[in-house]
Amino acid sequence: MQSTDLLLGPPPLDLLSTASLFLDFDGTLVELINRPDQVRADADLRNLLLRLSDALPDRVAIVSGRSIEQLDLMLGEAAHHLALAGSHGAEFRVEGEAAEVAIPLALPQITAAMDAFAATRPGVLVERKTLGAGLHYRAAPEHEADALALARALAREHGLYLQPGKMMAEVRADGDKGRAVVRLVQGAAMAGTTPLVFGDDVTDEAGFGAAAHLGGAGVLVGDPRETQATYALPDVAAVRRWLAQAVERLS
Ligand SMILES: O=P(O)(O)OC[C@H]1O[C@H](O[C@H]2O[C@H](CO)[C@@H](O)[C@H](O)[C@H]2O)[C@H](O)[C@@H](O)[C@@H]1O
Repeated sequence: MQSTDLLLGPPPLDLLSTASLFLDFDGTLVELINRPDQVRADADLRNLLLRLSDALPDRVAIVSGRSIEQLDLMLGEAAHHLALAGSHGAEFRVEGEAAEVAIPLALPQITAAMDAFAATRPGVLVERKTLGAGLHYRAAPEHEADALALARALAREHGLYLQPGKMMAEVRADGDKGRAVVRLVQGAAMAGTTPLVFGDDVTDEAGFGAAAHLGGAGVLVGDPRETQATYALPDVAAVRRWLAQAVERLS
């Protein structure tokens, strides 16, 4: 791991020419907001992703904690031009082919327990996902400790994963962004490329580590922290600027 006081710089623009690109979604391509259900990719972002997929055919992937169903809703048509690894690397859709997934049997019970918790705590939201459920407290941070305790207890009771996130905690099926990067980069379309992984959250660290192991690099988005990334960009706007400049060089 790099140390937090080692300030990382932006990736060189020419890295994109030999790269396969792995992009996290929330906090990397779109700003974080209080309501996860209201996030949508704006027209600029959709166009940028289409330009990237034209310049790097089958070499651009979204690797997200969101489910593929959510990514389809938020990205619209652009989602069908990209490889997708959803649910923190537990779900895949590549070249239009979706891999089968095993939905946790306890998901209805978990969601019901979270609903009951949120019902008495204004501002707390429950997010329904294909392979898990999330408790969000961005609008009611005073409930953080109780939300984390409930998510931890539910994960333990049902043999699932506790996934802490930014102002949320999720109970979910097994999945790992590092394994997702390895799996995608082994596909024919990405053969011979080096992975370049952009992300802001703790689950992106596995992707950064996998990228470095494969001769590529991670790009941490946001404030400095302990990280396996090699490069950093300060925010969503800087990521979009970097991608636009890098793809411009390819054309
Ligand atoms: O891997 P990602 O694509 O970054 O997804 C991680 C989680 O992102 C979402 O939560 C975050 O964004 C929300 C909307 O801006 C925000 O309200 C929340 O506080 C953030 O943690 C998403 O809702 C989760 O399902 C993803 O796992």
